[in-house]
Amino acid sequence: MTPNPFTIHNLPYGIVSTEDNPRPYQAIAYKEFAIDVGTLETHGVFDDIPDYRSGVLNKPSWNAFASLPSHTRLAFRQKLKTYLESTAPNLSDHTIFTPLTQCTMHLPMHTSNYSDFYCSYEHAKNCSDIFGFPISQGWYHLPQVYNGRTSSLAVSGTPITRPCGIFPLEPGAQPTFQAETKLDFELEIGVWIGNPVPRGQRLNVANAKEHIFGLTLLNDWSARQIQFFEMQPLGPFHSKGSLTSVSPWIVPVEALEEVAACPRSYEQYPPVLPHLSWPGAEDRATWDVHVEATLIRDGISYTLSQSNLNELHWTPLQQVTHLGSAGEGLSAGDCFGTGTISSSRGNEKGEKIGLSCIWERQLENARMQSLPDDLHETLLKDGDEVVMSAWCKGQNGEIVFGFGECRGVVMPAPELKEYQK
Ligand SMILES: O=C(O)/C=C/C(=O)CC(=O)CC(=O)O
Ligand SMILES: [Ca+2]
Ligand SMILES: [Mg+2]
Repeated sequence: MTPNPFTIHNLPYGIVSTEDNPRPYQAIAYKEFAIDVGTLETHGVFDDIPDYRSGVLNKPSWNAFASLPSHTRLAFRQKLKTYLESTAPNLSDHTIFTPLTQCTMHLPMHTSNYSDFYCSYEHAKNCSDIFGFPISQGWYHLPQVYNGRTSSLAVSGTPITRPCGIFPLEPGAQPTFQAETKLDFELEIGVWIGNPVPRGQRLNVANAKEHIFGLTLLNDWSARQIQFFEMQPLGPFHSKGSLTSVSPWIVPVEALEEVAACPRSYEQYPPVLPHLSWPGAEDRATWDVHVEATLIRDGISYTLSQSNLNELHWTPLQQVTHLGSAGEGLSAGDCFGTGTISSSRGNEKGEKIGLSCIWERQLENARMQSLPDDLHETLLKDGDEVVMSAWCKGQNGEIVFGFGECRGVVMPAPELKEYQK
């Protein structure tokens, strides 16, 4: 049985509504329940928190709360833990605790800016090999990133309608406007900004953590035919713009302290510039988050990928530092994807289980026997569902908490005849 991801060690932030309470409100997941924290506030549970502002728990998003200083958010979390652990609250009090099965989930924050990184060495190397180019020089000096479409963000469960765009069916053929024939997923983590950075100021990697509110799963649905026809030289646009799915519960950055970890198994080379260099030992420079993607096709589950956030070449803390380093500022609710979390790991048969999109599996020795034979040719078919999950484990491999799920089903492209006339 899958363990419950929402243990006392997690307490993630979400926005829910129910049939009885259709106005979206702020909730925290605990065991099988969503806790209405706005109501808890009226019971005095969060009284006497330094630098707290009342009203931040009465909104349809977590932005105002996320903007509070990190010590205030930590004190809030401690008060909530004390309430749940010491006062043995009545979980059948439905004014506070609603079964998660009765909740409709919404995007947890209002987002002004969405960007997506390209920071897995394995992914960059495989994409470069497919196109026969070396990884660019810049990739080794900075975490490469493009600005995506904020409007693509959608909460887990939102179906993806197969995107349409302009591309040739075969190399050299006449490009036409048509439904994507190579739809892919990308397994990523979403990073959500809390405490803002004003325009003109910049971060150092050593204090970047204070500006992160928390993490979710993120699926950067990718239309590969559209992408590789449109991408040079300005970057991806429609290929990534139709949908970016995120899991509904933001795992607090404070919860991740338990799984602070060393990044990758090698040192970054050439040496990174001072503002991106983690001071001292790297043992708390990233987080140990096991990530996984599953394909459900015709009722059968296939493991697509297993990887870990700590295997990225550039860490989320280096990414957030780079994101604001030109002095453009960061706002509460801004979100970025870490980039596809591909890794070089093998499964017990030596197959590349760490590849976190299907596109990379066209390379020699990159297929897995356990996946459908034609997957690397067809990529995702209509009706396929991609389910992502993430888990944080303790020293003995026991699960401490999880991220929940990020799901999406592929729906057929719309009828295009009228548009193509
Ligand atoms: O340059 C390529 O061949 C591929 C780039 C991407 O797919 C962009 C992207 O989303 C990067 C990532 O997720 O790591
Ligand atoms: Ca991506
Ligand atoms: Mg309320």
